[in-house]
Parts: sequence; C-alpha cells; structure tokens
Amino acid sequence: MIKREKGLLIVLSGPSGVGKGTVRKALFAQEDVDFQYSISMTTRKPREGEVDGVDYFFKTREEFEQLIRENKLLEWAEYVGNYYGTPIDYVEKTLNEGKDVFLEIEVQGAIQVRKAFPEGLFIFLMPPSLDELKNRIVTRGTESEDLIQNRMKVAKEEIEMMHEYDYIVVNDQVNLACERIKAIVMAEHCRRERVEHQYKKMLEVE
Ligand SMILES: Nc1nc2c(ncn2[C@@H]2O[C@H](COP(=O)(O)OP(=O)(O)O)[C@@H](O)[C@H]2O)c(=O)[nH]1
Ligand SMILES: Nc1ncnc2c1ncn2[C@@H]1O[C@H](COP(=O)(O)OP(=O)(O)O)[C@@H](O)[C@H]1O
Repeated sequence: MIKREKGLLIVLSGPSGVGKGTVRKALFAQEDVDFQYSISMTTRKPREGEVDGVDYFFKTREEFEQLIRENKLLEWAEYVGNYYGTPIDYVEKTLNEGKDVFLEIEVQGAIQVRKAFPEGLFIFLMPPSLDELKNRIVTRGTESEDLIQNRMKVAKEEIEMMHEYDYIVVNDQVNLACERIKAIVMAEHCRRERVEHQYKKMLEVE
C-alpha cells in the first residue's frame, strides 16, 4: 500500500436521477474500494428508510443557515427547494490523513468545489439518454409529476455543464459505471505519482 501525504478528492456529480446514489452505494459495497464517503448535510426531509448520520445529516433551515454563516461548508447549493452541503472539516481532515474522499453532489456544488479544490478529480455521470433519465426518475417514485418536470428541466441545464469535468462516465449499467470510476481513480493516482518531489529521497545520489 502506497503511503500518500494527501488524499485525492473525488467528486461524482451529474443530473438528478442518473444514478449517482445507486453507483455510489454499489462502489462502497466493494471490498477493493477504500474511498471515504463524505456524508452531506441537508434540509430535505428523510425518505423512508433513510437514517440521520448515515444517508445525510438532516438539519433545519435555521441550523443549515448557521453552518453557512460559520463557513463550515466546503460548498452548498439550494436544489429543488432544499439546501445540501458538504462539511468542510471532515473533508480536510480526511485528505490530510492521506485518504481519498468521495463526494456525491449535484452540479452547482461540484462547480464550487472545482474552484476551491482545482486539484480534485471531477467525474460526470451521464445517462444513456434523456428518455432513460426520465424513466429512472419516474421508476424511483419519490417525486410528484410537478417535481419530475422540474428535475428534467434542471437535468438538461446540468448536462450542459459536462465540459467542466475531467471525465464522463455513462451509467448504462451500474457495475460498468463502478469499474470505470475505479479505473479513472487508479489512473489518476498513477499520474500524480509522477511528481518527482515525492521521490526526492529515492533520487538522491550518494
Ligand atoms: N451541492 C451538493 N449537492 C448534494 C449534496 N449531497 C447530495 N447532493 C445532491 O443533491 C441532489 C438531491 O439529492 P436527494 O434529495 O438525495 O435526491 P436524489 O439523489 O436525486 O435521489 C442530488 O443531486 C445529490 O447528489 C451536497 O453536499 N452538496
Ligand atoms: N445503470 C442503471 N440502470 C437502470 N436503472 C438505474 C441505473 N442506475 C440507477 N438506476 C435507477 O435510477 C433511479 C435513480 O437513481 P438514483 O441513484 O436515486 O439517482 P441520483 O442519486 O443520481 O438522483 C433509481 O430507481 C435507480 O435504481
């Protein structure tokens, strides 16, 4: 196992309903994946089966706005009427321990993270088609018809932001998307290993 000074910040983003949550859960169920998942804060109400501190830290709007004022969030966004944000302390502490941190966030947040952490690895999860995206949102059954229309409109705007990302991964099949993400992270580590100062001792001439 290579000991790294600083971990890699991996950001998985993409339109709502593309399968970010599904792919993230499938990735974290695999034994060879040792990314640390950053649990987000949200003012959205818990869905059935969601657990505070596991799926999200569920907050009131007042609590969330205080976190914003106290600069406790690396990024935050208001998305379809609710706040979502990434706690900064966890991300910095974990990266400084040399561990890779994995964020699964929507597009506005990812763009903020890109500004704060340009050295991060930004992956855009793409639906095979817009029809399939709509199918997935409808099948999930968590949204009313109004919200589905709203999410489709936002989704089209989000897909236009794909050029801001380092890689695009099509989520045609969950297991294939996971393999692509793992391959990208592995390649990115190898690319960064080139940096010579990491091998100063090895290169020193006696
Ligand atoms: N900016 C930002 N977006 C987040 C964060 N956590 C989750 N999201 C995104 O917020 C959106 C809505 O999430 P959610 O309500 O759980 O619904 P779903 O992911 O569409 O099932 C998704 O695109 C999530 O990826 C966060 O900390 N920051
Ligand atoms: N590769 C895939 N093929 C078919 N259905 C998928 C795939 N990935 C995700 N889904 C389904 O699409 C719906 C939306 O997935 P979800 O993970 O909630 O999306 P997001 O987190 O991006 O909003 C869910 O019903 C999920 O089971």
